[in-house]
Amino acid sequence: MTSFDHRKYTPFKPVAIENRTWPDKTITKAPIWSSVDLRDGNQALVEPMTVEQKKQFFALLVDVGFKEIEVGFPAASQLDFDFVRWLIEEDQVPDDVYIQVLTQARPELIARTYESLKGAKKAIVHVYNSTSTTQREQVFRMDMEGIKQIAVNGAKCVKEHAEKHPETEWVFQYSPESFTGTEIDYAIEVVNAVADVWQPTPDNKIIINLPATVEVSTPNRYADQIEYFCRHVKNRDCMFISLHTHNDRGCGVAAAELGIMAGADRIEGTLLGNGERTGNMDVVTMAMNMYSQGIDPELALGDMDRIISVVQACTLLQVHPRHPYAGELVFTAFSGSHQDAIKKCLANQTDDKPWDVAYLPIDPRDVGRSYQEVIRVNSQSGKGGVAYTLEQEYGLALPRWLQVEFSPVVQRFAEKDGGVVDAESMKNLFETSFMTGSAPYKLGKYDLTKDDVDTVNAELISNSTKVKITGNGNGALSAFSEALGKHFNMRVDIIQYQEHALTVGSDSQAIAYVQANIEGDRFNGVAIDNDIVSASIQALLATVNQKVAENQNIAVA
Ligand SMILES: CC(=O)SCCNC(=O)CCNC(=O)[C@H](O)C(C)(C)COP(=O)(O)OP(=O)(O)OC[C@H]1O[C@@H](n2cnc3c(N)ncnc32)[C@H](O)[C@@H]1OP(=O)(O)O
Ligand SMILES: CC(C)C(=O)C(=O)O
Repeated sequence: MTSFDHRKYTPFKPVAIENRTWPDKTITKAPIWSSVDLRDGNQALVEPMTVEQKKQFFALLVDVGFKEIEVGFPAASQLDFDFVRWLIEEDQVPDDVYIQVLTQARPELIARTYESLKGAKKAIVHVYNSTSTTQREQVFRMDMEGIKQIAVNGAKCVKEHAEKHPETEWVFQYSPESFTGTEIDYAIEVVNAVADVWQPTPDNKIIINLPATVEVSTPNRYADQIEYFCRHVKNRDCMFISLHTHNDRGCGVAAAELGIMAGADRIEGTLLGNGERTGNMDVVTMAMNMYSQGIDPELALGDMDRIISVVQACTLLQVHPRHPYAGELVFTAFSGSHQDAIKKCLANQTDDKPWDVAYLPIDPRDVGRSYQEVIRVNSQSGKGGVAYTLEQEYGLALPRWLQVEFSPVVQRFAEKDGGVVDAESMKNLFETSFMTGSAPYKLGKYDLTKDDVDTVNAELISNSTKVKITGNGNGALSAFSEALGKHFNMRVDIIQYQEHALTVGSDSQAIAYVQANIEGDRFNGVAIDNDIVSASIQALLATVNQKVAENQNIAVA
């Protein structure tokens, strides 16, 4: 029997707030970022990171530009303790970076935490205890006063230890853990009591971190909690208000964004969102969201492939192919109308213009991706994608009329093959379909006489047999078309013609595209040659070869 029954759940009780201001705000600058990859991210892993992995991850976080990095829970494990010692003893922490460590509000754990931090230049000591109704009643079995005392005693203990080590620049951080499940006025009361112990000033602020330890509401309700908190907490100007959201409802980033609009200064999260359960707030997504709005996120996320590679190597978790900004497929269009729009917009986009490309919120090159991977062709694709690929990879700028002819050929192939048609397969298809100028007949020697009319005399070679053909016309192509028509006794009318120099592969070759109506049927021929006239007449011969092969029921090549 299924127990799927919504009646067992209680809706979230929103904070009563009037005249909220956050809905009219916009984010205009980067918050203070704190990475919790090495702590919250790490504690959620099947296999927690080794010291080596932590070292590699820390180097990445520094390079990305985090100035506050929670490096572990040193009182909880020897590995975390040793890692903190290594950072300090081996002088691995840049002068402008604060290492941050987490501890429960328990004296013995706080003492051990300070032991790990001996000799640190700058450190944030982050102490927490849960204040939520559920945890008070069921985990701690304490009343509100008892829980507040845990926080106050923890704060005192943190302060006393710090005073014994004035050589370190200390910053204190307190989290009323499970803030979103805590009565808001009580959360404020606890934070006020902690702040009374720490006595912050506007020049010596503390960090108050308001975690959505579990995401329990829509992000607007979280923003209401943050705005209410900022309005009612004492000495707001003496604190950095920090947010630490999780993604249980899939809105971790949205909650953090609205929370910033509601007055917060600082954001804790992880690169690509690893963390407890459904993960921590994803810093890459939030920072790139800002970037795409023209705001400097103050994090260097341009080498996305390095970020992905380090995160995957250290967490042993794969990045989803559709992960915002980072996934393998997020800049790739398969569907025909998307490809068509992207191709047209990219053709208009120049470096001096604001980015304005349909379906691509940012320029893939900004995160180290190339345009080559933007368009990938499968059975959902149209002519735009096919044309884009051939042009990017081989310099073939197919005229529109040929794109229309070639696209169904690729589509039939994709349907049969069932997957992505790579550039090489596409080129092979293109060659077998249109570059048919060598069989059954191949162009031998030819000469062209220019007079009132142009005259062509040419040899056609088939199975080492040579035939001579001759024709007149207004230009080489029309003379050759008459010659072919007379020889094969068929009417050959040129409908379309285009040529261009090849820019990929060779700087001296030209390509000609011809469409001809032969006895009422349309054929397309393409040829490449060093000489444009030769390319043109071979392209025309390619169309005739297709007709001849059709008549003889043989394959062209
Ligand atoms: C939301 C978060 O992510 S918070 C961070 C969570 N991360 C971790 O817990 C990872 C590292 N933690 C650990 O390895 C262990 O919890 C340790 C080593 C720190 C402590 O282990 P233990 O001493 O066995 O205690 P444990 O964590 O199970 O906590 C249980 C006791 O601590 C109390 N406690 C829990 N959290 C806190 C806290 N923040 N402040 C004060 N006391 C606390 C509990 O009420 C409980 O008390 P009881 O023994 O009287 O019932
Ligand atoms: C310790 C706190 C900040 C935490 O990790 C959480 O609430 O998720």
